[in-house]
Amino acid sequence: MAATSNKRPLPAKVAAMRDRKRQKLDQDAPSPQEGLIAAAAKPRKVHDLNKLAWKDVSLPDRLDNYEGFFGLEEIEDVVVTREPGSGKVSFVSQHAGEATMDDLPEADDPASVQEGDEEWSGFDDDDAVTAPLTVLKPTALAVKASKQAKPEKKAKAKVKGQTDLEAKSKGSSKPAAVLQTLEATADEVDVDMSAWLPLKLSPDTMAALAKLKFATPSTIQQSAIPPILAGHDVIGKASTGSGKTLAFGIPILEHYLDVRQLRTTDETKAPIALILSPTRELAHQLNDHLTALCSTGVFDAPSIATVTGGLSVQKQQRQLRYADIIIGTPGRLWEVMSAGKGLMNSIRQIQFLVIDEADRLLSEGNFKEVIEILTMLDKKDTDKDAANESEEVAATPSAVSRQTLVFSATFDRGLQKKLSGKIKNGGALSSNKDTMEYLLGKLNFREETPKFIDANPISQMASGLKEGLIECAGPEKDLYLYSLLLLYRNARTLVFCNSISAVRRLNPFLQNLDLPVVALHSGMTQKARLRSVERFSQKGKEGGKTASIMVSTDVAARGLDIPAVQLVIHYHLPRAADMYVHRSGRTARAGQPGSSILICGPEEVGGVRRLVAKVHARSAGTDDESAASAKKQGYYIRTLDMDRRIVSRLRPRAQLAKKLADIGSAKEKGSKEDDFMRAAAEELGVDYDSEEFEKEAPGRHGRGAGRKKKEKVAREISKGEAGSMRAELRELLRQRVNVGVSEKYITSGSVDVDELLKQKEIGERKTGEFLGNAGGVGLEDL
Ligand SMILES: Nc1ncnc2c1ncn2[C@@H]1O[C@H](COP(=O)(O)OP(=O)(O)OP(=O)(O)O)[C@@H](O)[C@H]1O
Repeated sequence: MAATSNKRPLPAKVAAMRDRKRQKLDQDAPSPQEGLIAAAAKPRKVHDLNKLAWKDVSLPDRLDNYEGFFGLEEIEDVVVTREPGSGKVSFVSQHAGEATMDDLPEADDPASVQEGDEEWSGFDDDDAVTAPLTVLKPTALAVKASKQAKPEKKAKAKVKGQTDLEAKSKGSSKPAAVLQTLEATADEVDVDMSAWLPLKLSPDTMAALAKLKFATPSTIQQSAIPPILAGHDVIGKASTGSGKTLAFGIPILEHYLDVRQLRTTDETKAPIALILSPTRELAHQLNDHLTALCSTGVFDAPSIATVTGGLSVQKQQRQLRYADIIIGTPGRLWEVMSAGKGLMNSIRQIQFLVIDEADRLLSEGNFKEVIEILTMLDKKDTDKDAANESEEVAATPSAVSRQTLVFSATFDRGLQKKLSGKIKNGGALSSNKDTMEYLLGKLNFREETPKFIDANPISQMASGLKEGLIECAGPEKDLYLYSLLLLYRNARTLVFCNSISAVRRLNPFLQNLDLPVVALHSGMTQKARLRSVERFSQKGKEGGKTASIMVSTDVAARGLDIPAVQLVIHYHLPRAADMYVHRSGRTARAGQPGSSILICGPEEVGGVRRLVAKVHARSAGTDDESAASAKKQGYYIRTLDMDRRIVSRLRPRAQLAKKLADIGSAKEKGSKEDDFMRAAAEELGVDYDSEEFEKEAPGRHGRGAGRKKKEKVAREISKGEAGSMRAELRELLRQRVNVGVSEKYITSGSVDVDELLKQKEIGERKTGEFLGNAGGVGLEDL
């Protein structure tokens, strides 16, 4: 590929400035004759700065007006020296003895330079400067280091397989480039990259992967990257945490690296890829993953714009204009695209459309916006403005040149079969499955039959995952949750609930019990959501508060890659088998071990067993025969027996903590309702008395009356009473929980319960005995 510079032509004013700068450097130069004598006497050339073969340097096009920076030029094999004492600066070629008249100053040209005679006030260092120098000035003057002067780079470690790489890497017509890139990488990493060689990736991508220490491609990466690089549409299925993001991220990067030099004008600067994500958190995480791959310093990173709700529309529109890769949630993306004039035409030119977590993205609340985005992508370029564009969505799609990549850990089996026939179903959408089929028809694949890659036909559950369930009375779920969290207090744990209100209730309950917990649900502000994820992933500011427990709705079930989550607890049962897969998939990622425990009421156990068996049977075989045999064998999730004596000793704490949490939320709710009523009364010009209103309000015996009554009682508890409850709870948290057999105790204070339970005094038990056979879910070493 021919390399072209993306440098803008210098405005006349700036070019003149540059010349003046060079003239300044040339002031006090000797006469041409003196110059000729000097050139002949010494084997080094004397240069007229303006006559040197300055080369343009590419600048990232995304800078607004280059932020006052008009361009760079560079020159090689010229060293700047400064004489000690006199401080005189010289520009000296490293090539000796080739002086020609061209190298000499012209008689009438003031812009001339003579070796050793230039004083440059810019230097204030007394030592002679013979080291390479790069000058980056707004006046477009740059002197690049000569290769000879570069300090020798000594590889401390070796990227193994680099010799092979030199020979085999894609497009490595310049083996030296491969070695150079890898040598640079070798300074920092010691990774055998040979497992990646069959994928024939570019040296830059290989070096970036080496820096991330990703020595081996995952199964989905191994099987999906080659067909994507070959230009096929791909539908990829692989278990949770198996590296799907880079399965599409690496081919996008490869494309970017191929075309980046050609992306010089606004037309060629259209984004390369659009990645749709169902949740904000996942969108930001996709950004983090791709940024990690692209910002290893091996090459100029592409610009990635993430467009999600909760952040400024204007800012996101600005980012979109310069983005090489766009990641977004459908709702906000559609909003930003429709408002930004010209954005749609630019986004239509994408080379890759990625639908991540496809079954969720295509079948839940995002439906309308996804359809609008897809229809917009298929429309022919238009100069019409945004308002007109949104009216055009019903038009016939044009043929597409982009590749469509669809990824998820779960796909409906029937759908998988039909996909090979590329169904187009425009009929009534009676279920999620129908909706998904319809949308897959809408995706307008480039090829008649997209490649379907199933990287985990044997199991959609991660291989390192252990599963179990705990049975308890419905109203005791809080107590059992607390007991589990206390037992595994060293484990990073994600607790899933089915509703926002449950998250809102459990969060203060666990906080009251001194557990390090954060909440996550879609009712929180975007800032608070990001802060929770940061605190839970321990990525917050240095020294900032971290939390090892996150209580969340299913907003965290999909795609979130939080490092080292060891335990997933289903406080509420997942509503569907797929959700069980995705929730449980937040642990045991990238080949790590992890555990998933369901807390069930007695009436839920049967349903749970069926649900889990269904997941395992479904994943056990791609063909009907193996699925049937898996069903026959059956999968029986084990029940973990907790030591109920210990659990019951934790009950008083849990009860108090719950009461305090209820009081807090009732008061908060009450004051919100009160504010609302007061405002409404004010608007109507009537007096508002909350007690009178309560008495007269109808429906006090209807639905929710019991809850309302409880809330009222909780609201009426005085500050003093709540204070003494807190004191009592504090005291309980300090106390030992006598297990009867020994004097050991459980506490949520400074004593490490796990350590205690590991000790033999507790009836000669080992870790996990607290939970009966809970040791079997793989948390023994925590
Ligand atoms: N080749 C690799 N070697 C080692 N780690 C990898 C490799 N590829 C990806 N990873 C890491 O594995 C983790 C899981 O990857 P990713 O989030 O892409 O999984 P996923 O398949 O998309 O999961 P989910 O279905 O839950 O969205 C990430 O932390 C990622 O950095």
